[in-house]
Amino acid sequence: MRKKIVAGNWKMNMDYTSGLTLFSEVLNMVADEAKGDQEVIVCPPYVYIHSLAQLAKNSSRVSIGAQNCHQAESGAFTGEISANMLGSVGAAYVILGHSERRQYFGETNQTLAAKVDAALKAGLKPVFCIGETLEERNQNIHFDLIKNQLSEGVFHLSAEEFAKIVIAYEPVWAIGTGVTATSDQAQEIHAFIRKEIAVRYGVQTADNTTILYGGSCNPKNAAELFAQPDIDGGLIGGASLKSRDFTDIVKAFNS
Ligand SMILES: O=C[C@H](O)COP(=O)(O)O
Repeated sequence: MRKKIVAGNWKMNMDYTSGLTLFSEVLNMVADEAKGDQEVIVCPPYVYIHSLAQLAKNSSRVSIGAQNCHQAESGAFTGEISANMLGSVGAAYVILGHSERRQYFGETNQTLAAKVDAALKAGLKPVFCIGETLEERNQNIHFDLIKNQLSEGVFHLSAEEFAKIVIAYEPVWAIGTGVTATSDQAQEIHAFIRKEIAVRYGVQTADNTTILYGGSCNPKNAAELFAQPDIDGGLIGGASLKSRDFTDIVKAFNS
């Protein structure tokens, strides 16, 4: 039985004080709302990870993730943060391959494969993001593109390693735009991703892989998206910055 996850990606938002307030509210609300095997992950900017992880120490439901890491273990990489460092301050997950990293920081599938390896070696679980632009969808090359992102980014992993990762499908055209993929569009791609995982690792691994949807997910559309058979939760941007909206999305599993 695969895990249901709602992950909040704060991106480069919130100052320290408002971040602590938001996170404390989320912790309290999630304690009341999350059910069964659901997990909630909050991914703040690096500099808040330690404090938030301390606050979440006794929560069985809420984990902390980072939004990126460097692929090297340590060394002369001024301004960078390694996966080991993230683990040492309490992160359990790390988002890798977000479209903003691919677009603004030139991250390629090859770099990302190295980051995935580094994260796993440090004991972090990668949330590996894939997804197409509108142009790629209009050209009808989105299935090939997604297949390629998977095969170059994560399909080099052993089955044992792959079992530790979470996939997030985020159509770039839906991120921060207010335009959500319809539940049918999202389900179609999620089913495709699961099929590709089955081809590479077998049906059982595919069935056990959590695949999240991201892109303008909000309290109004979450229940319909999460009701799809291959959508196991969400990677939430804008709506993760308001405690009520975020926990309403967590509740969407139960409605
Ligand atoms: O990581 C989160 C995604 O980029 C979705 O962002 P959004 O919910 O603001 O569209």
